[in-house]
Formats: sequence, structure tokens, C-alpha cells
Amino acid sequence: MKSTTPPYQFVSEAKLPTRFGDFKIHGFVETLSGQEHIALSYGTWENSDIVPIRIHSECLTGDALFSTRCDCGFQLEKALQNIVDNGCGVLLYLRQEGRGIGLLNKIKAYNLQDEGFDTVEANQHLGFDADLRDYSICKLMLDKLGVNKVELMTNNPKKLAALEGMGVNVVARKPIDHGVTKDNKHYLMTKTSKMGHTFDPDKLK
Ligand SMILES: Nc1nc2c(ncn2[C@@H]2O[C@H](COP(=O)(O)OP(=O)(O)OP(=O)(O)O)[C@@H](O)[C@H]2O)c(=O)[nH]1
Repeated sequence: MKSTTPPYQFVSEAKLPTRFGDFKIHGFVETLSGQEHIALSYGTWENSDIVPIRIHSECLTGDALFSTRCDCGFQLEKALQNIVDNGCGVLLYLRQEGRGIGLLNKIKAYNLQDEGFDTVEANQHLGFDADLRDYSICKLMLDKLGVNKVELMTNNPKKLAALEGMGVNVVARKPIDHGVTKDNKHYLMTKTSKMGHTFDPDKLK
């Protein structure tokens, strides 16, 4: 009999105290590619509760190196703070750097943006679609954590559609239009005009 390998697997979990509060970290892997992803959880909930969650795509430059040319690091901090303030919640941290093109390609895209391309044109000039991300692992992560109903922190309607397409009950969207800097304003305006992001226009003036 042929055995079917699941596309994603849970691997392990542990305590993760942070500057924001005491989280747990849960590790997952894409079976075929070996790509690793993590979830952070805070507090407890019942199956029927609405749990605030953020799906955050890896951004080494913004999340770990304090870059101000995107809003990623600011959003990551805001999401963790929101979760702690709420008393419970989940952050899915997906290792899909550079909207899926990888770190070094993102640096190439930044190089093109330094020359005047916008974030979408730069990807396309390198031969990539504007956004290559796949959210299908989120379902396993949320199932493993016992999350059925969510309030999603995002400005990106594609994340909402992806979750709903997998059968996750998205009860509400919480905007996370946070972290506008002089260095990322043009980037955020491009995401709004070309990638369908919703962003409070007053914050981009
Ligand atoms: N290719 C490319 N990727 C970028 C650029 N700037 C940031 N990124 C990546 O874009 C992704 C942003 O992820 P998120 O903040 O989770 O997603 P988002 O689409 O902005 O949606 P929300 O923040 O949820 O509203 C990360 O993977 C970053 O590394 C860029 O100029 N080019």
C-alpha cells in the first residue's frame, strides 16, 4: 500500500519568553522542501473563541535589522504587543522572505528600487511575480493550536482570502497600518495602488 506523506508537519514546541511577554514557540516543516516555519502563541482559549492572529512573512531586514525601508519590523512589534494586550493570540511567522523571492533576490529588488523601480516593477524586472507567497501551511498551524475563529491583523486582503479559502472562520480584520517612515512611504503607496493593500490614506500623506 502506498503511504502519503503529509505536505507539512508539526515538529516541536517550547516556551519562548520575549520582551513583550511569555510566548510559546511551535515549529513546523514543509515536508518536501524542508522549509521551516514557526508559530508563537500567547495565553489560552477555547475552540469557540475568536483568537487574534497575525500572519507575518519573514523580513530579515525589517524584523531583525531595524530597516525602515519597509513596515515589517514595526508591524511585528505591534502584533506581538496587541496579542499580549488582548491576553491571548497567535503569530504565524512564515519563512517566505521577500514575498517569496528570498533574501538575496530581495536585495537585488532593493537595488533596482534604489534606481527608481517600484517594489512591483523590481520583482517583475527580476522575472518574478509581484507576490509568490503561499499560505497553505497556516491551516495546519491553526488546527494544531486549536484556533478556529480568528480576528486577522493585516492590511492585505490576499491573506484574508487565503485563510477563508482554507476554511478558517475569519470573523474580523484588524488593520495594522503602523510604522510609516519617510523611507517606506513610497513602498506603502505602491502596495496600496498596485497590490490591493488597504492603508489609512491619512497616514500616507
Ligand atoms: N520582493 C520584495 N519583498 C519585500 C520588499 N519589502 C518588503 N518585502 C517583503 O514583503 C513581505 C511583507 O510581509 P507582511 O508584512 O507579512 O505582508 P504584507 O503583504 O505587507 O501584509 P500585511 O503586513 O499583513 O498587511 C516580507 O516577506 C518582506 O521581506 C520589497 O521591496 N520587495
